Amino acid sequence: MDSIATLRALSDIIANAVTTVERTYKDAELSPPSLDEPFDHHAPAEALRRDPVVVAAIQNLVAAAGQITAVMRDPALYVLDRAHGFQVSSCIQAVSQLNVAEFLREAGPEGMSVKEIAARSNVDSKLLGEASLIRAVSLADATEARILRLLATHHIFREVSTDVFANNRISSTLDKGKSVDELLAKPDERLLETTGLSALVEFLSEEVFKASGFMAESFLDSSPLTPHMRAFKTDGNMFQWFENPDNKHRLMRFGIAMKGSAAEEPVGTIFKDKISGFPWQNLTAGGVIVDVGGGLGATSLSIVKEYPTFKVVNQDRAPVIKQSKAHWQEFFPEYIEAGMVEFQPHNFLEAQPVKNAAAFLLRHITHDWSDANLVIILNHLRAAALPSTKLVIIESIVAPACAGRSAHPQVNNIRILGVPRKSAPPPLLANFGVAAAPLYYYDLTMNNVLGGQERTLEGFYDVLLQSGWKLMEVYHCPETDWSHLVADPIF
Ligand SMILES: C[S@@+](CC[C@H](N)C(=O)[O-])C[C@H]1O[C@@H](n2cnc3c(N)ncnc32)[C@H](O)[C@@H]1O
Repeated sequence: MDSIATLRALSDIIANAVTTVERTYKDAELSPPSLDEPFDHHAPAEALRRDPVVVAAIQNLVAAAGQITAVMRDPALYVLDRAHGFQVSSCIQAVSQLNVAEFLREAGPEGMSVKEIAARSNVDSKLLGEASLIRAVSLADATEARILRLLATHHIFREVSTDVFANNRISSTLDKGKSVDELLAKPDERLLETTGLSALVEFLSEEVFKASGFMAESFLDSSPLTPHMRAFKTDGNMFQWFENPDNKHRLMRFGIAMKGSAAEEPVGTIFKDKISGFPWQNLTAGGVIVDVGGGLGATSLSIVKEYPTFKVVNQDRAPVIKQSKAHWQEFFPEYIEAGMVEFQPHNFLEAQPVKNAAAFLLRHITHDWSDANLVIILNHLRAAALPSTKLVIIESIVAPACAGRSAHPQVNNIRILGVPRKSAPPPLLANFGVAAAPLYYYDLTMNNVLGGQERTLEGFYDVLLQSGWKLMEVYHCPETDWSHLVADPIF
């Protein structure tokens, strides 16, 4: 395709997507949510945005807008813009820690001056050390204005008038839902009982951001230290590092952040419908399902709620199981009393104690580990498996940016079920380009904090085969990038 034809095709994709959005909202007598208004999860206009027709139109729109920018922009400016992306991360970290979205929620659409936020938020000494208060306030609010202005320039916050900012639809998602007074009075508890999105944002823009600064260095030398080990000068992996008493706050933040990732895809969607995901109903009633590395047990909870005859064993590292058990004792004691859930401290790098599992479930576990370590984990599960045991992995599957069939000798024989994954129409990149970027970010996030990785279908097939499991089928779940990969033990 010549360059003007490419440009025209991309602009047509954008125009068609806008027409689809316009028509769908008009039919529903609604308008799409405004960027200038705070996000309202319960608004009918937001619900309509989750309609599959609108989702598909937005996916095309985002992919084409990203690609048209790449096509048209000065290439050096484009690459410098990308190289500067870390500034956006560090500003997001700062505004989350300073509770700016909450200040601005309380200020309403008129907004609040940065001078006022700085004066109320006690950031001065943190930003400026021993500087005097008067000087600190003036420098702090100057810094804060610059932070907010960079974000407003990226459509996160709105500069209402010079140095006065208000929340918009995007910045309001950083709102932890508590009053500013409460957040300032109990700073150590500010993330507790929140949706987890802020905790996730802070984890990404702090631990992951710092670790990522060491990615090239660790890739270029042959030492086995992960970027995270280099950044935080530690010998243990991130989970071991979290157990250091100095990292109590970080461990708590990570736990809440995992809840935030569940907000991206509620765990209950593993049962969203009984066709697009693994058919749990086909497992023998009364069977034991082991939630391997189950964390707080959110997935275990979904299972026992949906299938009360199954028994769930929630396994994780001892400190996590302690938290998980306390959490269930407080919020879901009825399941413990009914014997539907058991809490088992277990290191999955060692022999698996449950020998009669109907299924081993690994949700968001495999991407934490390199192939070498994952083979150890899966080998232990294989050694404990019965011929009827199913291995169910819930992860995203990385696709190449180009179109075409896999050259892997076995992968084309795997049964692909659930909601078919579309390839983008040309001239878009086959994987929808920047519209699909989060998965590729997570791939490197896993590498940088744990030495892990997201995997292609070929990658899953090979690592499973090396561990005594045969990948049989894949269910692509609706409304999410995640898939259920189902493997049988090889006997
Ligand atoms: C990304 S979280 C996923 C948690 C849960 N499966 C979910 O989907 O919400 C990874 C989990 O693996 C656990 N984990 C890490 N290393 C472990 C080990 N050696 N043995 C058992 N669990 C481990 C962590 O404590 C954490 O709960």
